[in-house]
Amino acid sequence: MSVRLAAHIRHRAGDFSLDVALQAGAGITALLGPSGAGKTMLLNAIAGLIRPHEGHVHLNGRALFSTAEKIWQPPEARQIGYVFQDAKLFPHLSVLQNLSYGRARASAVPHALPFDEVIELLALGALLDRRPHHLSGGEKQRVGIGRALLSAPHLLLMDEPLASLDPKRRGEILPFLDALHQKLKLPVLYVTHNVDESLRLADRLIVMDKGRVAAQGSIEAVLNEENVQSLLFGQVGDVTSEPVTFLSGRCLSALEDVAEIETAWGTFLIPARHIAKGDIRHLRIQAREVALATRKPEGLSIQNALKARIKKITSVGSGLCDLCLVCAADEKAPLLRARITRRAVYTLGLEEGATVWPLIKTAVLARPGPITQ
Ligand SMILES: Nc1ncnc2c1ncn2[C@@H]1O[C@H](COP(=O)(O)OP(=O)(O)OP(=O)(O)O)[C@@H](O)[C@H]1O
Repeated sequence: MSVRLAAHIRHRAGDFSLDVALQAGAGITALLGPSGAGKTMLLNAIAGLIRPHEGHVHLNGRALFSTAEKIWQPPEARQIGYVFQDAKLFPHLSVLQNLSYGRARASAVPHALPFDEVIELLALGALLDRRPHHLSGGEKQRVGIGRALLSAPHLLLMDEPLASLDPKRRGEILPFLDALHQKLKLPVLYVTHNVDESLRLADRLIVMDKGRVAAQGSIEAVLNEENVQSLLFGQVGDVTSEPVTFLSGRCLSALEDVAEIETAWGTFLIPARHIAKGDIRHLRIQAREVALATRKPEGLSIQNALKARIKKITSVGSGLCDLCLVCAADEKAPLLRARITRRAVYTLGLEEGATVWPLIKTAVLARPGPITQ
């Protein structure tokens, strides 16, 4: 990763303290974390909307803020685009005027995206004469994103841009974000509560908790960490929260409606359209969706059969057990989690160290949507 944004923010507000160091290159870095973790405060500090007590923000090598160097650039001098949860458009201005507002300030900047390109990218052409109160939530968000892009930013901050939208509208706007992802060579910090959204859009993840970074790195590395799963999905080892395995892989071949994805656990067949050879997919496998066989199965509709060794069996109550499985072909692959009944463990004579064949139905690997690189 070639670093574009390097920041260290130390800030206190009331009882809350933020102390976060991060780096980001071009592409989308998703910021995940429980409510109150400090995600918005971090974006506000990078944008210059709050003045941190200590730290620095360097963008493309330029200091925007540094307590050591006594530098403070105001928000309007930072060349940072900010997309808020609600688009915050000027209600008395048309879409065109709202878009032009961001552009006016940046018109002299050589790397500014051409107006027509932004209009096309976000399909805003038919909306230009309308006022914001005649736009749907998704359309408003597209205008908000367009306005941020037209300000010729070197960094795009997006604070839960889809959170105020219902699932249908969210589905409508995601392809636009996909297109942005492919087209722009900008670093984007993207705050979301939605893990599937980050699987679809992000290249890297930063998980925050109580004002600190709990984990950062690739999607597969971060989301398989137990402390991250506890933070995002609830306590691991408890019947009420179910472990998940995340596997990232590249598409080896795409037939009409199934694709082969090569992961550390081997090749998976997944149902997929709109996927091309070379695309990256992140598979999310819920523990209860994994069945186990003690012998290599034959004559099954399930096509994703793998070979594994049982590392650990934990009883989680309500007659259920969680099993941690090591990939037989690659010990460094993420652990695969399976949840089966205690009765099945007993009947099959499963114990730690034993070999099993996990079975995962192709149909459950349908989500989430495609991302392309
Ligand atoms: N001006 C302030 N004075 C005191 N506390 C503040 C102030 N601003 C934010 N906080 C506190 O700082 C913490 C972090 O807030 P922040 O909005 O950054 O969290 P978040 O991770 O974005 O949460 P959410 O996901 O709910 O939007 C919260 O506990 C919040 O109450």
